[in-house]
Amino acid sequence: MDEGAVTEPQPDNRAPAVHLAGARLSFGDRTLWDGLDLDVLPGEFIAVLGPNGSGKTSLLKVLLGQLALGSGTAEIAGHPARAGNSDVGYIPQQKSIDDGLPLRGRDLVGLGVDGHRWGTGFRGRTKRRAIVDAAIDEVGAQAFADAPLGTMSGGEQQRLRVAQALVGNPNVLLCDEPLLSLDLANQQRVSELIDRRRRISDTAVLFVTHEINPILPLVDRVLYLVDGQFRIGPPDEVMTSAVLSELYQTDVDVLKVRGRLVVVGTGDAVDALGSAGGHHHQEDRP
Ligand SMILES: Nc1ncnc2c1ncn2[C@@H]1O[C@H](COP(=O)(O)OP(=O)(O)OP(=O)(O)O)[C@@H](O)[C@H]1O
Repeated sequence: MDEGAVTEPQPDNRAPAVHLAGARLSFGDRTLWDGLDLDVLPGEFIAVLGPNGSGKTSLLKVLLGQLALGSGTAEIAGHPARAGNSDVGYIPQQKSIDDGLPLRGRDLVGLGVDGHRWGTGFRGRTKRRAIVDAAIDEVGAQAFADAPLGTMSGGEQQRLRVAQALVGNPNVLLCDEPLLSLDLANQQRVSELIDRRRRISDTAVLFVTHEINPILPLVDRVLYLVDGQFRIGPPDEVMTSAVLSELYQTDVDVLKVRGRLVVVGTGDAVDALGSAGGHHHQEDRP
């Protein structure tokens, strides 16, 4: 038997789902981040953390082709990031949907289907409807999918947004604080949906959040952005007192309490941290 073949770990030769090289984003003379190198593998789950204004949403917008880099490269599945890319699913930051809007849940999910792929004839429409139904089933939204979005609870709307983002079977899923304003049961439900999909379909996930604890068991690596500085690595390597103190340029303690990470700063640092490191419990938030 060839022992080498058994004991040697196999290198992962798959092309990255997301490739950022030497990436810089600036607004005027303010640089949000520079020299950002990040390859996200298919199926990898990346948590993007950092205080308000550190450029987390802007990073997603670069990958969505809505913002151009000042320098460097941003690619999705080997191609330059561009708007309208069906390789990318997006769960935007939750805004409550206007009560008067007549759009039904099913219509929102349908917006995520790439119409060109199925055509507009009867067979195309039937196929499209089956795909939308399957996506609605996956998030357990059958009971309310035909109601107008404006009449739904925040958790129900959010499940349909997840369905919309996943219905096109994207290679990359970009999530902007998808658990915000959800109760614990719905936080868990939405996290599980995203996790299941990336395991089944090898979807790469970039998950912007101020609260790492609800997703900590799912996270492969953290990208932590603070005031132009950043660190990338497994949670155990990034979420440490030494690394966060260096990033925030002040004393920060990271404690592990019953499996949760508690980040404690001093003075202004506490305000600057917000709940970035998870020192507020999600259930305490208004
Ligand atoms: N199009 C733009 N033009 C100029 N400045 C912008 C633009 N978009 C974002 N900014 C600025 O860039 C900074 C980063 O914004 P971004 O929304 O990426 O931060 P964030 O880390 O997602 O913050 P939050 O946690 O508050 O959502 C902010 O100071 C914002 O005002």
